[in-house]
Amino acid sequence: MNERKHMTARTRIKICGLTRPEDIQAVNEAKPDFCGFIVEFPKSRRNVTVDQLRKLREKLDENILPAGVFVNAPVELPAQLLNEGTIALAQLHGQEDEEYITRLKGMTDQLLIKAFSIKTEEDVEQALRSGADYILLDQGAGGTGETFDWNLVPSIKRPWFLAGGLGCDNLESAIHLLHPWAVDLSSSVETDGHKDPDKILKAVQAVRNIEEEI
Ligand SMILES: O=C(O)c1ccccc1NCC(=O)[C@H](O)[C@H](O)COP(=O)(O)O
Repeated sequence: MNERKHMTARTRIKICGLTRPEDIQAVNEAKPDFCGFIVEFPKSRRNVTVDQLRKLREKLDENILPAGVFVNAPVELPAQLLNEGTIALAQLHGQEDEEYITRLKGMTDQLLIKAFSIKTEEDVEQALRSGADYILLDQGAGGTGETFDWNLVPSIKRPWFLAGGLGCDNLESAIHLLHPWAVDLSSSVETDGHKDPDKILKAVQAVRNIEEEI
């Protein structure tokens, strides 16, 4: 009998924009693969200072990898937080260029994610050329809760994060259509501007229940 073997992969999930001890408790219960903190960027309502980040991180489950999200920060800031172990990954969400990435890579062995705002095919091509370990395709400046035009996404052969307006209502179609290595959520798991433990749990469980054929 000619039996077709199906291989499946598990899509990773990151919950971004944590600010409070109760948010840490919520992710410790839901167990996403990654969580994210917006670091020293006061323009964001999700901003945390370095001191707040260090305190929050102390209570984080060791199986959840913390990412610091930076917007055009002095390169020394992500380097220090990576090297002291406060964060496991730095997510660069501003206009950091290849020179910045090369400099940061020279200062740390830890992993880098470069976020790109996707409006055109050229934006995707630029992302694919990035020297970062992971690329993250997003709608706009970050944390907007809006999707971008998924028709712009080609088949991507490197590990990448899909972000922008993802939630329980579109996670399954996004994963089956685009096959991201990881999905990244913030706005859809909030209520009244704060992270909502039930919504976080539902989103993580939704992703865990989606079997991705490879
Ligand atoms: O969340 C912010 O306020 C923010 C500010 C500046 C840079 C990045 C920011 N957020 C990043 C993320 O939350 C995620 O990587 C992603 O954009 C998901 O956002 P959402 O569309 O809200 O799910």
